[in-house]
Amino acid sequence: MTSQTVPPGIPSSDQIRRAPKVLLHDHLDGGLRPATVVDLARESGYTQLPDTDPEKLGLWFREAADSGSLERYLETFSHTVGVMQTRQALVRVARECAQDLAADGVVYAEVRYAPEQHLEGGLSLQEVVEAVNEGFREGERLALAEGHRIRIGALLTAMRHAARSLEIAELANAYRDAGVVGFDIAGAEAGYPPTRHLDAFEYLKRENNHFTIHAGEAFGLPSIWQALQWCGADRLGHGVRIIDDIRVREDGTVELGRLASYVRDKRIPLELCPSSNLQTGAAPSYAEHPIGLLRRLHFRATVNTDNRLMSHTSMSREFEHLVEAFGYTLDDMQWFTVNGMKSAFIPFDERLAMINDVIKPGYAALKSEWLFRQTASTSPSAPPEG
Ligand SMILES: O=c1[nH]cnc2c1ncn2[C@@H]1O[C@H](CO)[C@@H](O)[C@H]1O
Ligand SMILES: [Zn+2]
Repeated sequence: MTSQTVPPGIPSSDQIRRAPKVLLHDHLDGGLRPATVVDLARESGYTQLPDTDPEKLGLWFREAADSGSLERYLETFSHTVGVMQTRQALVRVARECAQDLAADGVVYAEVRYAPEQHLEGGLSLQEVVEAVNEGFREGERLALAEGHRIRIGALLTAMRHAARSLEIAELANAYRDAGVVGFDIAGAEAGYPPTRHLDAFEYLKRENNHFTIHAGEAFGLPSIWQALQWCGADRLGHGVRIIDDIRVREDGTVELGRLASYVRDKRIPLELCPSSNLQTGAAPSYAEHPIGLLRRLHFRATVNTDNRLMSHTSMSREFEHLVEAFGYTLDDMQWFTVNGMKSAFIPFDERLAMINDVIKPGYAALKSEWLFRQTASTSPSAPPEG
């Protein structure tokens, strides 16, 4: 009997890491290396850290964020924001962010942070943006020297409980051709509806600029509805609660409510962050995460990290969890990645070139690897009979 090699369905961890990935939802202040938090605290005299051993501190972030509530999860950011108050600290954190993402196979990322949270050391909003941009450019250059190509755009976030959103929107607009590609609002969702910031969103629309809104994470459909129909968001940060408007009947047929239909029909990108959702209680497990159904129903779903430090994750880890939970193949990974690139805030030509010249060739190379696999031994596996 002759044996035939079939292409492997499931990507290996190594292939997942090498696959080109696109990241649209990652917080700069949620992605520091634990050792960097310790260094920066020492340099700046910040004494509030719960531990000064990098390994223990990393674990502390993970466990403290694993609280089942968005509010408790967000409390952990006081320590990262606490050590990001100088120009040097911001440059370093942004540089390492670019290097870490690039080493993980991310080719395009939009990384967000709230400039208003980095003024305690006397920096101006403009100085904060320029420091972060400088760090991203340095990180891109260093990554290239290490053989990894990555491009990073910044998203400026306004905090939803504060009242500076118009000012931050203006800042995003002022730097739009200088490293900033869009705007966002973040922070606790319950009690702070996006409509509190209508003036900022209306301003950005008049400027033909782009924005995403954290909505449908801790709070359900009304928040998503407001973000889209009152505020005009281009994308939804999380948006995972759209599942509340989808009914799967016992016979397996699916019924979409008006809002879910709108989101799918208009191809509204969902910036899904599975690990983060497990920690804040927005989803019970990877296997039960709505991403499985949303992918099957062809929503414009994307995979994201949210906060790599608090969730002890990376793009590769997120995909590993999904591959394990749903049996995703390289084709599924490519689908999520192309969705991400289509939904990016950079110009159309650049998105298209990224898809056609970077992402698709990258996946094609990985998908063909099995063809060139060497067998372990050159001798026949069983002695010829007779
Ligand atoms: O998942 C999230 N939902 C809402 N807000 C968040 C999330 N992750 C981080 N932040 C908030 O965004 C700020 C700027 O980066 C962070 O300081 C944190 O307060
Ligand atoms: Zn987020």
